[in-house]
Formats: sequence, structure tokens, C-alpha cells
Amino acid sequence: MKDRESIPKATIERLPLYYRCLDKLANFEDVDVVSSKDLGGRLGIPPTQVRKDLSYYGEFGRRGVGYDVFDLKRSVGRILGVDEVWTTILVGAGNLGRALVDYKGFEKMGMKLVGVMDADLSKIGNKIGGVEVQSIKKMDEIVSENDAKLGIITVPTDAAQEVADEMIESGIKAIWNFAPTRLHVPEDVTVRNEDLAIGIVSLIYHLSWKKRDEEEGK
Ligand SMILES: NC(=O)c1ccc[n+]([C@@H]2O[C@H](COP(=O)([O-])OP(=O)(O)OC[C@H]3O[C@@H](n4cnc5c(N)ncnc54)[C@H](O)[C@@H]3O)[C@@H](O)[C@H]2O)c1
Repeated sequence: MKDRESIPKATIERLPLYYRCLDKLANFEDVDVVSSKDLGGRLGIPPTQVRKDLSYYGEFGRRGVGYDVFDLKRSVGRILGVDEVWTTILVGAGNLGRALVDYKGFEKMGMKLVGVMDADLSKIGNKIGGVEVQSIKKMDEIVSENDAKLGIITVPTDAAQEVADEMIESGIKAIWNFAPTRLHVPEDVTVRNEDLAIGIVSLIYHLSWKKRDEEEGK
């Protein structure tokens, strides 16, 4: 494997796409061998890019034959770390929190939800996606009992930093943040911000410029 620091961020972000596609090929389409052209074609990624991305991590597949789907899925899974179970907590059992807890697809990516917490007393004891909502006061206990390292934040913006601080204090090392705000965290904590509004606004931007061009007869 190449020096980890030299691997482009874009390559790392494509790995989960390869993994999901390989999982589909192996488990739902019974495909044994796949070429970089076919794998890339399914994802809209040029085959040269597929080969380059994988080459950062070693030698996979055989020239002229392709990749063994099962082997490559296992290798990419290992590279990503999704072959392990990552115990996870979620804070904020509201609309978005509920939707995320209900989605079972994350389990395939190694995520195991061990606790859902909220500050609203009326929500404590309710079950969402089969998981009982617990008090935010139980965070330390839940994190240490389950050795949780991953935290998901689905609270309103003004509560996000406070929740992040509590998570870090209790031992969480990676945060998936859905609140549209920048979190301040120590260097050894990784944050991924998922700002859903950015996606829709960028679509609206394109629609709006197309409309303006049409109005001007361009
Ligand atoms: N709902 C969506 O589709 C959506 C889309 C984009 C972004 N978001 C963002 O996700 C976050 C949640 O949105 P939502 O629609 O689910 O809100 P919501 O109001 O339905 O849920 C928020 C939950 O957080 C809990 N909460 C508030 N403060 C807390 C604290 N200090 N500790 C623990 N729990 C606390 C509330 O009791 C509530 O259950 C917001 O930051 C929002 O901007 C939501």
C-alpha cells in the first residue's frame, strides 16, 4: 500500500461506492468476475480511474480477466474497515434521527447502533427502529459499556456543539454531524459534516440559471 497520506481524498470517497457495487454484484446479481470497465460503468467512473484508485492499496485482479468480485469486495471492505463492527451512538431522536435509525443499510457498512439519546423527556422510553430512546445523561455509560467510537448528531444547530463536546468527553472519536454548523473538535477527532441543504441549493442554482438562459432565449 502507498503512503496513506498520499492517497487522494477523492479516491477514499470512491471506495464506499466500489464496495456497495461489489456487494450488489456478489449478493444480488451472482456475478463472479467484473472488469474495471464494468465496475466503472455502473458508477459513472472511468475504468482508468477505478484501476488507479485500487492501485493505491495493492495489486488486484488480473489483466484481461478482471477482478474476482468476492475477493475484491473483501479487500475493499478491509481497506475501508467495514469488515469490523463499529459501535455507534445517535443523539437527537427527531425527524432525521428517526429516519437514520430506521435505515438498515448502514449495518452493511459496519455500523452498529448501540444507543439513541435525546434530551426531551417525553421521547425517552419510545422505540425507534427497534431501539429504545434513552436520556442524554446516559451517554458516558452507553459509550463506555459498548466501547462506542462513532457518534451521529441529529440535534438542532444550537445544541450540536454541546452534544459534540459531550460525545468527545465520553470517548467518541468520529462524528457524523447533520446539524448545519461547524463543530470545534480536538485533532484526534474526525468530523464529517453532512449538510443536506447544500445539495438541494446546488440543484436549484442550476435550475435557476437554466431558466434565466431560456428567458433570455440563449
Ligand atoms: N429533517 C431533515 O430532513 C433534516 C435535513 C437537513 C438537516 N437537518 C438537520 O438535522 C438536525 C435535526 O433535524 P430534525 O428535523 O430531525 O429536528 P427535530 O427537531 O425533529 O429533532 C431534533 C431532536 O434533537 C433533540 N435535542 C435537542 N437538543 C438536544 C440536546 N442538547 N441533547 C439531546 N437531544 C437534543 C430534540 O429533543 C429532538 O428530538 C437539525 O440540525 C437540522 O438542521 C435535518
